[in-house]
Amino acid sequence: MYALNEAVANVRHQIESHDTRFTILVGSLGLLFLLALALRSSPTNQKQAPMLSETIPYVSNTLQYMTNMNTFLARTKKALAKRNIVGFRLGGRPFYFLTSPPNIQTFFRTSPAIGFETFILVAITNMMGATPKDVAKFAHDKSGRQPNPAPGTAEDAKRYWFDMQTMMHKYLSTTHYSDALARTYQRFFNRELDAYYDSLLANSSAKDDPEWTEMRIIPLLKATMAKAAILSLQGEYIFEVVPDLLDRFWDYDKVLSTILYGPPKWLFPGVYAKAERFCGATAKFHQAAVAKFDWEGPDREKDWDPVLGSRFWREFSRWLTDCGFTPRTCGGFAGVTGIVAINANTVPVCTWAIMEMIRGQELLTRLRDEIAGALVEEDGETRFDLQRLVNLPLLQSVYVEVMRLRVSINVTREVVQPLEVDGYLLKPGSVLQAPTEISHYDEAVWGVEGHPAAEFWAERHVKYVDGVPVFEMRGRPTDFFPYGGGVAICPGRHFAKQEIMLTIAMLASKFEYEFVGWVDIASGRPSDRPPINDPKYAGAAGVPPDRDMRVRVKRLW
Ligand code: HEM
Repeated sequence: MYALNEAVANVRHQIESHDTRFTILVGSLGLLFLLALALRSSPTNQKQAPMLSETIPYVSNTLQYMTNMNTFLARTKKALAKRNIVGFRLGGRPFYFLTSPPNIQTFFRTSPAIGFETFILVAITNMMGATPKDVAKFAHDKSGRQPNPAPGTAEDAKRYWFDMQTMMHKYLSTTHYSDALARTYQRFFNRELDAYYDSLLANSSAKDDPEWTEMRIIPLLKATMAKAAILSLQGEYIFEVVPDLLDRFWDYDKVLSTILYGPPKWLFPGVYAKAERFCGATAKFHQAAVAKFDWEGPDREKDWDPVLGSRFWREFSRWLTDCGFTPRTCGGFAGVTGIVAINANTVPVCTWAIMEMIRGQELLTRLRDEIAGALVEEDGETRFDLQRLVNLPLLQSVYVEVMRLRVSINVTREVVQPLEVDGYLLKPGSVLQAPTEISHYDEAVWGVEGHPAAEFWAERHVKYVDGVPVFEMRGRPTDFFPYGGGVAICPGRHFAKQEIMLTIAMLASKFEYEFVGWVDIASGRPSDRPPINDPKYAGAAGVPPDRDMRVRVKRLW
């Protein structure tokens, strides 16, 4: 009884303190109990996978999963120390967390027993706010993502999943187009950095040394990196149509993990208002840009144009329009498949990389030395040779370390036919999740004496052959999957890697830094400790630091 009273008091506290994910759960509790009863009354003689313990059956794990993923992951980490699969029920539905190379291989395998469309539908519905009629178009397409439509589906029916996948693969994942995106990003990022630094200098009150100014790392990257990435993917015109786009996006980013659950609108008007402020604006952009672009003109096949940006965005926008989706649905795609996909992970990951580099001045010096070999002067411009840059051993090692430690995504699949995993037969309707945070922090895989897996160590993936540094990732691909895997693997992964390396390289070589101190983000006051992963982002995306860094900075070129 005490436990129940405590739980009720906790519920009240969470609601009063506006913990949104907690409140979603409260709205679902009635349904949950009904489902729990139904599950209890359906006996099974199947060998059950081990289940995560819980204080209040069918309730506690669900509560914790939805309100405190950080603690939930810490508990499952312990359970998975002795086994490679652990189950729990969420809203009555069986969920399984998987780890170990064989299980991860099964998870990413192309198999008729495993699907992933359900979860993309959830994102299209809740995060993008697509209209129900448009969501139904995707939901009714059962033809799959393979070139041949799945057996039993009409040959001539519109293939939404396959078309989308083909377009993403062709215009994002192939070398020509990811290189083109990276080249454009480099140009815009350099321009945005110059503009940011110039405006800091112009507003600086410290005139004793006119070349030095002070700044914080998080706002720097949220402004310059995000703007350069959007300009590269979607062009310049979007900022004409929506001048305060960045502000709308970062405001929406804060509620992403809440809106993903589709909480009741009447309980969460603020969350939906932020989503509408963002996706409503991107809908306006989509309509205006598709109308403005000259579809018969010379820009149609260019790698970049000012109105619709990259070739990917041009083709994708045309496809969305040709599918007859409403402007609001198209705006949801422009916001989420475009701006969220391109920024929500890369910006926090780079924020960590830059902080590690500045706080370890020796690392900064070594990176600068290495990166110097990839700097070229061309037509009076300083730029990086991409091919050379992405092969630098220390830079690659830093990239893998920040991705390993700062990407926390529960990659998700659904069992659609009975599936054997780790000796257990899982029923259709079960949800499988591979949390990166468990595999990426596995001490047995990543740990080295003096450098535990949980610690950033720039050299973890560098080995020396006859004194020459060579990049060699310590873990296997089944231990490291920040981009997911298999047929649904992130189509933006090649560009993301180039973008992250370019950002680190540009900031390492372009400025001189002096560390000033850590900053408490909420109050803006000095903090007495360095950052840790912000627990609010666990399991959902790139995890930003929970403290900012203040530095003095001087431009070198
Ligand atoms: C550090 C950066 C990034 C990380 C960690 C990341 C991670 C992921 C993950 C885990 C998935 C799901 C894969 C699966 O289910 O197996 C995904 C999907 C996706 N990503 Fe990324 N991503 C990143 C950057 C990007 C960028 C830069 C773009 C665009 C240029 C992008 C576009 C997408 C798209 C469009 C999908 C959905 C694909 C589909 O529906 O099949 N991502 N990403």
